[in-house]
Amino acid sequence: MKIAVVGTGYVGLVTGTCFAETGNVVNCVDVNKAKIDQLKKGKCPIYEPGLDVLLQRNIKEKRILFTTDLKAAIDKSDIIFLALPTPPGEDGSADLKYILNVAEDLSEIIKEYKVIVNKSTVPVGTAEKVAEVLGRKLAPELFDVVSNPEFLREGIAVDDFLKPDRVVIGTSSDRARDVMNELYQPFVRQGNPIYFMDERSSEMTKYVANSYLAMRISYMNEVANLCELTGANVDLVRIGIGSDSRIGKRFLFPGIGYGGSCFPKDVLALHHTSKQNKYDFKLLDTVMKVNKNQKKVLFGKIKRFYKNSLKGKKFAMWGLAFKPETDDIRDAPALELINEILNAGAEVTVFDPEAMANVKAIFGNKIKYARDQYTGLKEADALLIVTEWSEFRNPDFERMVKNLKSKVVFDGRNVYSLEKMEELGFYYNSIGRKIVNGKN
Ligand SMILES: NC(=O)C1=CN([C@@H]2O[C@H](COP(=O)(O)OP(=O)(O)OC[C@H]3O[C@@H](n4cnc5c(N)ncnc54)[C@H](O)[C@@H]3O)[C@@H](O)[C@H]2O)C=CC1
Ligand SMILES: O=C(O)[C@H]1O[C@H](OP(=O)(O)OP(=O)(O)OC[C@H]2O[C@@H](n3ccc(=O)[nH]c3=O)[C@H](O)[C@@H]2O)[C@H](O)[C@@H](O)[C@@H]1O
Repeated sequence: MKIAVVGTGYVGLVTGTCFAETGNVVNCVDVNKAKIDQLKKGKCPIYEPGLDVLLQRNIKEKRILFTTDLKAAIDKSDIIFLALPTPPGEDGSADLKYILNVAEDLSEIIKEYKVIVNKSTVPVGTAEKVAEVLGRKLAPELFDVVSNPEFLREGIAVDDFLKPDRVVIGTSSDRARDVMNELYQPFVRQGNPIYFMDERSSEMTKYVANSYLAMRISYMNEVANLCELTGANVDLVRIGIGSDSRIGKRFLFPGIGYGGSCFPKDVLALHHTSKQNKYDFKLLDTVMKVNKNQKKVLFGKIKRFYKNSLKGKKFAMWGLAFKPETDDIRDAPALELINEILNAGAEVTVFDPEAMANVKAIFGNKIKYARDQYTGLKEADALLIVTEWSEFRNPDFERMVKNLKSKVVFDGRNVYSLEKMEELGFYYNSIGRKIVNGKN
């Protein structure tokens, strides 16, 4: 099939590459010329495991092409995917300007029937808005607008896309339904379902999924805080409840608040939709408050340990990305923590396997950047663990002990066992568990 993907960010690039991988010819368009130039040379502008290999293979096979020329891409395609940003506006609602502007451009370009598929996360009613914009210039038989929300996770995006738990498609057109059904067949061969529904329900499904997961994490963060006060161990509680098949094991890990480009903005946008409909969605309100609070938990622990006197202290920070296996730092808890440390007059040397360049673009020389995970430890009063990259899980403990000025670790992701930290003689303060070699 012939596909155009408008927007080559995390979602657009993965979508385009995976559709090319299943034999389609994909023309990817972006307004960012530097990104397109890079992609044309086969260079992947983001760190996403497995993506570069697929990208290069499909470039070689000429199944994926890149351009800044929207018209050229549309003319060569029957299905047009929109993978454009939907950032929060000032009032918290998803800003639809990118989507609606492109819809307007499309209304000038389209000359024969196209299926326009919205992959961005958009509020209920957006498919109708897009159709309304297109319909100002185009006859109704020239297009169908479909909602096809994306559920991939960064860091495991290729796998999530190629083997989705489910595909959700919102359309009221039989013609578009048939096209989408054919397109997705290679991705549902293991019996994972395609759910067809109306556009509004499909758009709602995406927000409800993300907000539910954010709520689950927030619930566990609250549980963790209570465990600390009561002497229970949240990791054991997590295992204890996760084996109940009604609850399930995944997305129960407490930490220092959810981040990333989606959970924060999507909870906010669904909350805004509720407000618009004069519905007081109390749970969402609480989820946002809990997350804001949780992002401060690690710094609170640090402040208490140093009795509010942080001036001149030096910290080493492991992990900057909002989660492992990505270079994405959008709404990452690390950013807030760095700001708090600097505001308190302390210094920080950071290390992350992939996200250093993105952090440098924000903080410049206000902080130090370590060559590897151990060099920053030399002068550090404490080590802070912020992202649970695999390489932090089983480090060279001997080197860690030798390098760290003080044997103090604050762990926002519970990567070490309490026994190990006890054995090594560390003061170890993690989330929802007792403090090792110190008092709760
Ligand atoms: N990042 C993720 O893991 C997921 C994101 N989503 C949703 O997908 C949408 C896109 O998200 P990301 O890919 O993360 O965004 P992104 O910011 O990484 O990528 C968006 C791309 O669109 C391009 N762009 C902006 N205006 C354009 C225009 N007029 N024509 C062509 N290209 C244009 C930008 O230059 C950028 O490359 C959002 O609605 C997001 O909520 C959904 C599932 C997962
Ligand atoms: O709409 C989106 O953009 C995507 O948002 C999330 O994916 P993503 O943000 O890439 O990453 P997650 O793995 O969901 O993690 C989000 C945040 O929650 C935190 N988290 C996750 C799981 C957990 O148990 N505990 C926890 O604190 C992570 O550290 C991270 O900060 C969803 O999981 C995807 O299904 C969705 O497509």
